[in-house]
Amino acid sequence: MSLEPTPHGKVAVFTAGSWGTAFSMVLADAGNEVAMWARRDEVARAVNEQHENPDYQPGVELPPSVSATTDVEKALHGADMVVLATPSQSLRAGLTEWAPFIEKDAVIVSLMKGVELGTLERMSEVIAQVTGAGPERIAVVSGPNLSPEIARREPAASVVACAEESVAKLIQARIHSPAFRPYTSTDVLGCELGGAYKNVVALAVGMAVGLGFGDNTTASVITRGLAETARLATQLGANPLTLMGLAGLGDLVATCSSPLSRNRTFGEKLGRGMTTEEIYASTRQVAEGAKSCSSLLALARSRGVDAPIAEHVEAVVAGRMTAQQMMDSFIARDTKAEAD
Ligand SMILES: NC(=O)c1ccc[n+]([C@@H]2O[C@H](COP(=O)([O-])OP(=O)(O)OC[C@H]3O[C@@H](n4cnc5c(N)ncnc54)[C@H](O)[C@@H]3O)[C@@H](O)[C@H]2O)c1
Ligand SMILES: O=P(O)(O)OC[C@H](O)CO
Repeated sequence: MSLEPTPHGKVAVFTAGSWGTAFSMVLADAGNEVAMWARRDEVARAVNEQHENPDYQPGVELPPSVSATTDVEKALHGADMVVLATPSQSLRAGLTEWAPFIEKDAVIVSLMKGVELGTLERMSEVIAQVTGAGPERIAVVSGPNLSPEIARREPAASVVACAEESVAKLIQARIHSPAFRPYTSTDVLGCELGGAYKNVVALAVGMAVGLGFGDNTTASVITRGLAETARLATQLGANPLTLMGLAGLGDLVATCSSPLSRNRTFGEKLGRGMTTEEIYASTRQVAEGAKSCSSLLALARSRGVDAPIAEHVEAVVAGRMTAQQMMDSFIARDTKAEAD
């Protein structure tokens, strides 16, 4: 099976979380038949019987072409596109169970924005290892796409990146809906790094907000965050222009500015003095940066790249530093040229 050029094929979405559910709506609006895989039976039942996912997108009516199942084989049967939206640290274990049922030649699309702890691998790398798929079958969709806004069908753009441009174009055609405008790219690494790093920067911005600081502070952190992201990503081989685009600057601005962002909210709670453990206990949704700050910092260190924001955010999340100490330390660092 290879990817159909027309949006009439079946897409399997793993799993039925906030983004998986909102992206299923995009896929359905673009003309696809969508089967979401849910871990819990009550979620699948609510999707099929009430056309709603009350746990992750409450109050949102799902299109009739979106269904859900807890049966992996059923979700994947006949799907020429498989979309993955789990917490990044859970992908390897989940995909290992799902991979045997993925149709031969199906394209695998990552929506995830994290880097695996320990291996320091990006999600596309984990997908390649677990499924054996080549780069022409692995793509990434990343951009300023806060799921509650997408679920309300507010206009938004994004990037679909695949090493094989013709495949990126096929996916673009399959996900272009009346409210969702995808651009293509072949820079998978740049899109993934932009998506993962903005979460770490959003944690720092959230901390500044939680401490009561205003727009000068947040703009300063956002801008230096972009410089830090670009420094690491280009060192790893990304196109610097990718970081100036939707999957870089675009997502950074959306995530750092929006109270809807789980990462910014997590940072805000740290800034107000909550501990990481207290914050984890207060929400069931994933804030990828709280884990990826460690893997991105390790990645930067392994390449000799200066990453002060990741370094400080990691220390606050680990409880070795307060948010106020982080801000003080940012200002006190050795002065240097902006371009360095
Ligand atoms: N929500 C957004 O606005 C948004 C937008 C773009 C990208 N993303 C990215 O998408 C990914 C998923 O985020 P989300 O917002 O959907 O998270 P979420 O917390 O809302 O949902 C996570 C989903 O994964 C499932 N899950 C949790 N642990 C699992 C495990 N061990 N094995 C299998 N499934 C598991 C949950 O049941 C749930 O369905 C993240 O990498 C996130 O950065 C999210
Ligand atoms: O809610 P967040 O912080 O995970 O951000 C969601 C998306 O990645 C925004 O593009």
